[in-house]
Amino acid sequence: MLLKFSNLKPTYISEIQVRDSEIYLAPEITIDQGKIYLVEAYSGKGKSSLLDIIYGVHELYEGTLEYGVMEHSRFRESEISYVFQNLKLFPELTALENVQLKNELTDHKSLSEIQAYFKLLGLEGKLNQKVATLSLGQRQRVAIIRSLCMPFKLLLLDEPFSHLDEVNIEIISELLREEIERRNASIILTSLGSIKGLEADVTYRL
Ligand SMILES: Nc1ncnc2c1ncn2[C@@H]1O[C@H](COP(=O)(O)OP(=O)(O)OP(=O)(O)O)[C@@H](O)[C@H]1O
Repeated sequence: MLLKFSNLKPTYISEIQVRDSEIYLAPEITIDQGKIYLVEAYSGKGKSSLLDIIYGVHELYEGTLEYGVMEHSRFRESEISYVFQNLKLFPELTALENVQLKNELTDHKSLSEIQAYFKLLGLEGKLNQKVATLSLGQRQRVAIIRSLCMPFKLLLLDEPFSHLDEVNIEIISELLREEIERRNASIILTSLGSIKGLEADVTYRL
């Protein structure tokens, strides 16, 4: 078990708003290793809030969270990688520099491994281009590559495919599957609806 939560809900969302949720206020949800979890919900239902709570960036929630055998702050710092909905890339840096900033902290991937990710995701000509001049779908792919260039046991992806086509989604989905199998990790991914091209192990309506 990587993560378990019980009776979880952001304090600023009412019980009535989550009465049909399969996650919020559920007696127990367990996140196991080696699986892809898809969390579907309409806009404003609390997807980003859920990932933020799990990541530990805000305390405005009720219920309990248990992080496997590891204490929360250490787990978050060393074991959670997070692709935020707004990506949090540095626009004035190149795509490669954005990835390397994170990668250099952990010395996780070699330059040739990073180049291979760019090639696989159709970005081989974009390594040295400033992020400010990339399309949104290209930025999403850079942020996904960056998230893979650090060690993790849990990868949080907040609407990561909102500007990607089915072919790219299939390629990334296969890559994510390989990554979690190799790392014995898990993924929690949010979306406004079902995603063509992605194979999730478990799907929840938020
Ligand atoms: N810190 C906060 N304080 C008060 N209300 C908040 C806070 N953060 C989010 N909310 C509210 O909680 C609700 C859920 O927000 P959240 O960003 O989690 O939704 P979401 O499902 O990710 O939405 P979207 O799909 O549009 O990105 C919204 O009504 C939002 O205004």
